[in-house]
Amino acid sequence: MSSPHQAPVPRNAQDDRDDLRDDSRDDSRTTPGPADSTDATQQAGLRARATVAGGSRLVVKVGSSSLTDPGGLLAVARLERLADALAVRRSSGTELVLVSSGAIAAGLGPLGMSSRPRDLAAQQAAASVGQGALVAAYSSAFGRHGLHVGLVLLTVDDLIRQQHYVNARRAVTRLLRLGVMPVVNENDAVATDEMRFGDNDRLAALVAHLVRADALVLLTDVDGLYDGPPSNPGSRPIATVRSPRDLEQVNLGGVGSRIGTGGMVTKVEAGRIATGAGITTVLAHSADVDGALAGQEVGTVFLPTSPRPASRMLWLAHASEPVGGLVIDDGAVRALREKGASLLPAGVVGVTGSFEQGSPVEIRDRHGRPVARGLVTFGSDELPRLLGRSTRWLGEVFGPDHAREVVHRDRLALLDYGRDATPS
Ligand SMILES: Nc1ncnc2c1ncn2[C@@H]1O[C@H](COP(=O)(O)OP(=O)(O)O)[C@@H](O)[C@H]1O
Ligand SMILES: N[C@@H](CCC(=O)OP(=O)(O)O)C(=O)O
Repeated sequence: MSSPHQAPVPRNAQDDRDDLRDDSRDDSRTTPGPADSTDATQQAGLRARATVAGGSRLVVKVGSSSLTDPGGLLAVARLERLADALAVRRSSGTELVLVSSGAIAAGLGPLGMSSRPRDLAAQQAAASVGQGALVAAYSSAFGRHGLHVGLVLLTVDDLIRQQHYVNARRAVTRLLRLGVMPVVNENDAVATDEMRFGDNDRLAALVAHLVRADALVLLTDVDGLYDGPPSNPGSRPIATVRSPRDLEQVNLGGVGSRIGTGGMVTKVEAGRIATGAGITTVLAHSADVDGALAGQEVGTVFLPTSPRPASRMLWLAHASEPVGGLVIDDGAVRALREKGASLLPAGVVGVTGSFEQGSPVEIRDRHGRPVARGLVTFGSDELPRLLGRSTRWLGEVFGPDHAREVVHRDRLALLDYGRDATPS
């Protein structure tokens, strides 16, 4: 176990555990980062880590960079070490869900691709080939411990449509009850540029919410969050993140590994989503999986920031990239915020961007302040002629199909609007 407030030096995914204790490391990195300065913070961090150690249901996410080598083949030894650690924890009675990236990366080698392709169809093909290799490797690695693997490939739709959401939760929880190790990934072979998570960090946070996990563990190729790019010798490790405010001075601009997606930005976002849903999150190097699961002071712990919200629309508030926007009047702001109403065409005064029916949009007031996000019922081509109209009028003129809300309340997540933003 590392000593309090002392996070190990960054290393890449090729390193083995002994490198962690390399005496030649830069001492400046052992200086605690900005959010670590008090005993109270450390104690809070330890308490949060205890929920990982004692949790009865955990979600563990591992990134592509930890599972594949630069040649685009699976790093089987590393994958087996991960499976060993999870199987040991599973044998103590903890239910584990593994969210594993690596499908696209693992497909590169077999398809003779030298780097991650940019075009969607090539990514889909790589994922299709790589996902098979990935699940075969997991089946064999967990099979050594007598565990079966159940593959669950999710699309964005599975986490936003109510029936799909309930279905996904039922599938994963039944696997857990049957003693199977669920391995979750995005269904990259059919994901589109518009509707995909892309990185698996936010997906993992939403899966943690889906299965009501006690904690989320994000495993990657760097040993925690730093206050600047880890390649910069002056960057200091951050052992504990108490709230998003602790991250205001943190430079997340560094790109991720060549093979992964999203870098630290999406991991921090995942931490924000999960902790906002009451779920402790630990970010650690994949080689530190044992320590992270045991609640040791490895990597960075993100403390829960609020009690768990029930909304399945959590993803909309945090994880979607709105493709367009709606401007609404003050009456509509009040209806959404105070009455939990759906957004009707009568309250919409403007449309921005170009989007299709079912797309995520940002809903703003007349002053440009974000009010909510939602999945829109009409495309941007159709909306302008509907604005300001009553649903009854729309039904009479355009037919019953148009007598609908622009965003149904079941497909809407309110944002933090702020006290000073109440419309007059
Ligand atoms: N402030 C920071 N602290 C830690 N890592 C950072 C930071 N900024 C950028 N990074 C980079 O994020 C990378 C991890 O992201 P990524 O490559 O997407 O991993 P994965 O494949 O595990 O999801 C690290 O290799 C690191 O270089
Ligand atoms: N679903 C994708 C994840 C893409 C990805 O690179 O994610 P990550 O390594 O977690 O940043 C895959 O399996 O390739």
